Order: sequence, then structure tokens, then C-alpha cells
Amino acid sequence: MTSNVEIRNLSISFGEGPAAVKVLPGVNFSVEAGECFGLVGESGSGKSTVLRCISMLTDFWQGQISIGGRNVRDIPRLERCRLLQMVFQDPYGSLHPRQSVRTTLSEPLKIHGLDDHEGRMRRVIRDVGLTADFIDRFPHQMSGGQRQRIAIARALILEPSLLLLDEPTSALDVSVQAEILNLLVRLREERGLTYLMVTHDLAVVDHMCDRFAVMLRGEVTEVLPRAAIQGNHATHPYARELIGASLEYEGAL
Ligand SMILES: Nc1ncnc2c1ncn2[C@@H]1O[C@H](COP(=O)(O)OP(=O)(O)OP(=O)(O)O)[C@@H](O)[C@H]1O
Repeated sequence: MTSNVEIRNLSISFGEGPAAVKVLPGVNFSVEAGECFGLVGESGSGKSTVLRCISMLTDFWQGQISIGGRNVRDIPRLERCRLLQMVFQDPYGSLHPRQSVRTTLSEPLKIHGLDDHEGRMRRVIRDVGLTADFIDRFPHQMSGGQRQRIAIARALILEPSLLLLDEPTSALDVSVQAEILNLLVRLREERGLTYLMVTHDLAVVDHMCDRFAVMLRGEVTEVLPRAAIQGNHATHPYARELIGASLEYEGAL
């Protein structure tokens, strides 16, 4: 199944009655199959919420989300898990502290009735740049970067075609960030994956993404190709300001 994502009039409110807050008033954008698409914008603008809606971790939204031309609400949960997976910002929080890597990776294989657990685990561990002995480690026995590699391995074990990446490197030491980004670039090339990635860092977009959307207060102000960063070719004032600030910062380094 192809993994292009279409989002039309996506809206969501948190809270009830007069206290309800509309966080996404109506988001529209599309991600092509095989593309790396970035979501950037100010803190609290709703980027992570968009990913949670697509993955149905949050399901009380209105509008349409389709993946490969199918309404995401019509895709049964087990099938959805094999189509898309999320990688979270914080591998310390996203991996269960008392579960070994073997348990983390083999549980989805059991649930989905897949064979050759050992072979699949070894292949995915190798693909994320670790050695087979990591299969019997626990989170506290790994570095932050190694933990994030395991979180990526967990996302890949069911061989999905779409990864939703929620700031996958921002909790990591600066020296490790580039390693994980390069790993993600390589995995996308090798597996033909589609990425939808939330990031605060336009340098990350410039390194990885084909296009990106700039969000402000729950709305997409502009969708731009990566090439729009250098020379700041955005037209919306907020997008221009964001890119301008990032270029200034890089220039100052
Ligand atoms: N479960 C929730 N209940 C109430 N408000 C929520 C909930 N989840 C998110 N919000 C609010 O929705 C808004 C958007 O949050 P979201 O995490 O999507 O922003 P973001 O753009 O990803 O921010 P950041 O870049 O800081 O991670 C915020 O104001 C947040 O407080």
C-alpha cells in the first residue's frame, strides 16, 4: 500500500464546554509517498497534535485524514500498526524501563503473528547500526543514542511504510543528533520510507526534508520546498521570520 498522506480540514479542541480550546482550527497539507516532509513552527502550534491525530493516538478530531487513499478511521488498528509507526522525542520515556529489547521487539511480532522472530530482530538491530548483543539489554544499559536506535528499531520491526517522527533527535546530545539523522536518511533510502517529521530545527529540515510546512497557532501558513530555506523564499511573514532567524543564527555560528 502506498503511504501518501492527505490531511483536509483537520481540527481538534481540547476541553469541554466554555473551557474548550480549539488547538487545530483546520489544517490542510499532503505528503507524497516516499517524501520526507517537515512540520516546523512555534512551540504549542500543534505539530505533535497533528502526528497524534494521524496515528489515532488522539482520535476525537474532525476532518479527513487519508493514507494511501484510505480514510485512516477505516483502517483496522492492527493494519494501521503495519502501515505507520511513530518515533518519539524522548527514548528515555518511550521505552519501558523494565522491558528488554527482546521483549520490546518481539511483542509486536507475536501480536501480528509473524514468524522468524530471532531473524527479524537481528536484521532490524543491525539495520539501526547496533550489534546482536543489544537484543538482551535493558534501557538503562544503553546510551541515549543507542536507546533512540532501539526506538527506531521498534518502529521498523513491523516494516511500516510511513514513519511519524516527533522531534526524534531533540532530546539527544548534540554529538549524537547527526548520527541519528544520518541513520534516518539511510533507512529512508534503503526502505523507500515516507517520513513526516516534526522539528524545531530548520537545519534538520535543510538536511533531510523535501518540503516542509510552517505552522502558526494551529494553522499551516505555508508549504515550502527545502530550497526555499537558503535565501529565504517564504512569502508568509511568520515563515519569513522563522527562516530569517534560523539563517541569522547559523550565520552567527
Ligand atoms: N491532551 C491535551 N489536553 C489539552 N491541551 C492539549 C493536549 N495536547 C496538546 N494540548 C495543547 O495543544 C497545543 C498544541 O500542542 P502540541 O504539543 O501539538 O504543540 P507543538 O507544536 O508540538 O509544540 P512543541 O513544539 O512545544 O512540542 C498546546 O497549546 C498544548 O497545550
